[in-house]
Amino acid sequence: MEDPGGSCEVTSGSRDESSSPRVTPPLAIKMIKSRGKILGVLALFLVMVWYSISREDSFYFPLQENKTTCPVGEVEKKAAQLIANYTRDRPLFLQLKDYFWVRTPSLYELPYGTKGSEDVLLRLLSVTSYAMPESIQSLKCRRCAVVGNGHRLRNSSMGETINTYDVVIRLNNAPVHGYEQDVGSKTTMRLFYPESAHFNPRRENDPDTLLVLVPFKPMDFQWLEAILNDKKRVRKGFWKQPPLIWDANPEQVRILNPYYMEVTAAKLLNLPMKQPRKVKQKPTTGLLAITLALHFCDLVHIAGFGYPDSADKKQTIHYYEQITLKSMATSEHNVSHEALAIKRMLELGLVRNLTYF
Ligand SMILES: CC(=O)N[C@H]1[C@H]([C@H](O)[C@H](O)CO)O[C@](OP(=O)(O)OC[C@H]2O[C@@H](n3ccc(N)nc3=O)[C@H](O)[C@@H]2O)(C(=O)O)C[C@@H]1O
Ligand SMILES: CO[C@@H]1[C@H](O)[C@@H](O)[C@H](O[C@H]2[C@H](O)[C@@H](NC(C)=O)[C@H](OCc3ccccc3)O[C@@H]2CO)O[C@@H]1CO
Repeated sequence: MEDPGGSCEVTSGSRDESSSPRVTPPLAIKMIKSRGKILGVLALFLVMVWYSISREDSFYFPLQENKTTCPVGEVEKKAAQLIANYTRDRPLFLQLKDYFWVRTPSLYELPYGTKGSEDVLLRLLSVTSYAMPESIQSLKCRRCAVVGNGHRLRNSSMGETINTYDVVIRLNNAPVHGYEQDVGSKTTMRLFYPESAHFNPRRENDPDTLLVLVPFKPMDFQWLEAILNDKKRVRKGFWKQPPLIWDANPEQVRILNPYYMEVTAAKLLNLPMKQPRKVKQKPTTGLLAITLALHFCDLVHIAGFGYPDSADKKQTIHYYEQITLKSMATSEHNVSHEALAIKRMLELGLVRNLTYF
C-alpha cells in the first residue's frame, strides 16, 4: 500500500528482527524528527552551559545571574585574598569632617593622599556633598557593572544587559548618547578628572549621576573650585585644556577618596608610593574604578576592558573614537601589568567579564 503521507522511512524494527525492514508511519517519523530537534537544542544548551562555566568571563548568562543572585560576602572574601589589609571601612568620597573637625593628616600627596591640599579641600567640600545617596547606600544587593572605554564594546549589543545592574560605573568622557545599544544609558557614577571631563555632562549622564572627581594633582581641586564657585579659571598646569564652563549640578559632585588610588597602585600594581621624578607610573582610571567597586559592591562585572596587542598599530582603542595605542605613548600607564591584575581577578572569580578579555 502507498504511504498516505507520501514519505515513508525505512528503519530497522525491534518487534520482528528476522523479518524484512519495517515501514515507519508518518506520525512516528514526525515524533522521531522532533525528538531529534529537541536533543539537538538540548545538546546546544549543554554546550553553552559548559562553555559558559569553563570561561571565567561568562557572557551567555549574565542577565539571569545578575537578576537572581546576590552573592553576599563573596567579593569581600575573594578581595581579601588579593588585597592585603582589605577593608570596607574607608569612605568612598572625601568628607568635610576629615578636614574641618579632625584634620586627619594624610601620609601622601596627590594622587595617593591629600597632604598639602587641605585648605582647598575645605573650601570645596563646603560646596559639594560627600555622602553616598540613600538610594544607592540602601540597595539590598549592590550588583555593579564597571564599563571601560575599550573598543570591544563596539557592536557588542551589551547595552540592555549593562542597564540591568544596580550600579553602573563609567569613566571619563565616554559617551552613552548614540551608543546606547552597545553600552547602555544608565550611569550611577562617572569617574573623571578635569582633562577628561565631558564638555556636555548633562547629555552623557542621568540627572542623578554622581560625578566623581579623581584628583591627580592640586590643580584638579583648583579647577573644580573655580567651576563650582564661579571663580577665575586657571588655564595653566593641565596637560590638556579642561572645560572652562561645566554645566553640572554641584549636588551630584563628589571627590574620590585617594585611599582607593593608593590601594590600586600599591596593592594591585605594586607601585612605590614615592616614585623617582623620571619614572612616573600610575593606575588607569578603569583599574581604579574596579578597585572602588571591589570595596563597595556585592557583585562586580566588567565590560569594555582590554587593550590591543602593543604590536597592533592600527586597532582603535575606544568604542567611540578612532585613536590607537599611539595616543597613549606618554600616558604613564603600564597596561600589560594592569591586564595581569585583571586576569588574576577573573581567575579568582572576583570579577566577571561581560565582553572578552
Ligand atoms: C591620551 C591619554 O592620556 N589617554 C588616557 C585617557 C584620556 O585621558 C581620557 O580618555 C580623556 O580624554 O584616559 C585613560 O583611559 P580611557 O579614558 O582611555 O579609558 C578608560 C578606561 O577604560 C579602560 N580601557 C580603555 C580602553 C581599552 N582599549 N581598554 C581598556 O581597558 C582602561 O582601564 C581605562 O582607564 C584613563 O583615564 O585611564 C587612560 C588613557 O591613557
Ligand atoms: C589616569 O591618568 C590620566 C591619563 O590617563 C594620563 O595619560 C595622564 O597623564 C598625564 C600626566 O598626568 C601629566 N602629568 C602632570 C603632572 O600633569 C603629564 O604631563 C606632561 C605634560 C604636561 C603638559 C602638557 C603635556 C604633557 O601628561 C600625561 C599625559 O600625557 O594623567 C591623567 C590624569 O591627570
